[in-house]
Amino acid sequence: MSESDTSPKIQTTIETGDEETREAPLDARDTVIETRDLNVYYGDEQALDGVSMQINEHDVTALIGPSGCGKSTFLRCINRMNDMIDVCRVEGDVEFGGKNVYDDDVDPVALRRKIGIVFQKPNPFPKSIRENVAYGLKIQGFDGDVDERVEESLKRAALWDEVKDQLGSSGLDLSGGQQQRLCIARAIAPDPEVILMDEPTSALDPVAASKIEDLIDDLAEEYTVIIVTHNMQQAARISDRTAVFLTGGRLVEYDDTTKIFEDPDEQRVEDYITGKFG
Ligand SMILES: Nc1ncnc2c1ncn2[C@@H]1O[C@H](COP(=O)(O)OP(=O)(O)OP(=O)(O)O)[C@@H](O)[C@H]1O
Repeated sequence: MSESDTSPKIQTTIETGDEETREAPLDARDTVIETRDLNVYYGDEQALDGVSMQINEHDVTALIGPSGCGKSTFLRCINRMNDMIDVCRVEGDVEFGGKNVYDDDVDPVALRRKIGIVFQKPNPFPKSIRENVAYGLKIQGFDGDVDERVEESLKRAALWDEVKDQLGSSGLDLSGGQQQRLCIARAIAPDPEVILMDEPTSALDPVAASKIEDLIDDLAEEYTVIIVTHNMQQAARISDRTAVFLTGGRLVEYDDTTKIFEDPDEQRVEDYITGKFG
């Protein structure tokens, strides 16, 4: 959760018998993404079923749920990565800044600069560190100082100090954790508003994973972060809000992370979180 969070809060005293006090966020943050009755099909198979959800600016939002419940599908709808899957059909609205990203006049490539994505397995291009970060800038015809933007992006991705003397070396020569931070720098370079992350730490060792978690916390000061994770502790540690998807592609509960992990409304969610299934 962002330490620089200055959004208004309501101090809510919850009568728990032991005079516990907790903070409940006021829903005063702007909604940056809103889905309405989102249904997604792969051929005849339905992967998302009527998902309506609002995602707040500068929140870290975690998407959790058992394998195959549609988390990645949901993530990929947000920046239209599903367009690349022939059999995939999307119905319903995905609004980004109030505009449906599926409108005919939306350019998916431009959309993906505003909504970047980082995948499970680090996937740098077989190019230099510098070129990996500068890649998206070239495509967008960026006319500013590329070296300055590369440095800034690597700094934001907490990689600069480790690579500043080897910007010409191949991105593939970096360690797994460094490669993932390079991919984050690449996503940051075109100055996005939202960063999608699909299990970004699951292929990394615990130390590298922990660095990425710290980084996500910092990134939320500048960006809105939506992360799919199978790691419940990770969701609890790093997210402000958590969405729980269960089988059938349904969003079952979506709330402040503390509420989801400490006092979910749905028994099914409690069972999932406590490891009774999934
Ligand atoms: N490219 C595809 N073609 C056909 N079916 C797909 C495709 N991608 C996903 N599906 C199906 O859609 C459903 C949801 O998959 P999705 O990957 O979104 O779930 P998930 O919750 O992210 O799973 P996991 O946690 O295992 O990554 C599954 O039944 C899956 O088999």
